Amino acid sequence: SLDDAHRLRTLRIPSSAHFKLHDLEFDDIEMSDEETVRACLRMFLDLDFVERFHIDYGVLCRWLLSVKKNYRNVAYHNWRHAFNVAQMMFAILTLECLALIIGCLCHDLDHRGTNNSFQIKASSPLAQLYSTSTMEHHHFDQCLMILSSPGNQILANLSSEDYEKVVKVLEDAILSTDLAVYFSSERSVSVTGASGPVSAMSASWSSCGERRGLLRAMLMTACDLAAITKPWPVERRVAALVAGEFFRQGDLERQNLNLTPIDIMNRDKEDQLPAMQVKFIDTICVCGAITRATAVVGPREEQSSALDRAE
Ligand SMILES: CCCCn1ccc(=O)c2c(N)nc(-c3ccccc3)cc21
Ligand SMILES: [Zn+2]
Repeated sequence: SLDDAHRLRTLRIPSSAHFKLHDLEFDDIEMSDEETVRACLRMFLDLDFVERFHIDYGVLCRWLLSVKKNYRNVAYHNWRHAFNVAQMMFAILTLECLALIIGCLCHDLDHRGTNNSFQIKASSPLAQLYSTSTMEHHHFDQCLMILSSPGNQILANLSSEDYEKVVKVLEDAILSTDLAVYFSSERSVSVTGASGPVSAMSASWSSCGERRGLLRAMLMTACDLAAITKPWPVERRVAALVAGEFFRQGDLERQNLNLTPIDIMNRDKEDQLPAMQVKFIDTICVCGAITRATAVVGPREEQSSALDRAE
């Protein structure tokens, strides 16, 4: 009712710590209905939704009360269930967003301007350490090194459980920026357990974590390649920077390894850069996105050749 919304609007909203909203073992049993609504307001405020989306606070109060009112008093599918789902999403998103932003900032740490296949061809020290996703494993190592360096421990006050979750998401996120991983069929959502086909229900449950991992990987790749989607002046500038780095690697392959570089790294083929751009967009950005979005893995040979071009 109007007075409920008005009353709610004037109430002080305790912190998310007060409501334990970041707790994955959250229990609402001790909370009154009004407190659950105030906890929802806290989630909206902490996620900065009110400011960012210019949500009228009074309207938000009334909307929350209307949503609560439109749940029936049934045993399970009631307001409390909806509130618990929202709290779990809040707890997961805030922790995973922290990990994904840290992951983006750290995902190419100490890059040498040469890709994984160069490390292998040059038998670099990093290739001795990591035979697959060589650079991405190094970026993850560097990320952990900085996070654990004195004076840099931004995660020092996380619970050990939350710290472990963030590190696991960080590892997934950074390793998934290897385009070879992006196209590998191993990342597709598999519904066949180790012991053969599993029931649809447990399959969907078992792939839930896989689906979240796949979504994180897709988000990382989309952000990593995002320059290709930007206005022409930006995309053109980035293409030139990428090509410059590719051509330098090609020079190193010729001079140090006595190898003929692939076309995208061969500065003798610089005139083909526009065509290479089109091919990169069509094969990696469009085809890859469609393939991943449907979680259907196209024929490996098509992807690996596309991947070679991208590498
Ligand atoms: C290291 C991987 C970089 C991937 N990448 C990310 C964002 C981009 O915008 C672009 C781009 N515009 N062009 C290329 C490209 C350049 C020469 C030949 C083939 C592709 C790559 C690229
Ligand atoms: Zn990158």
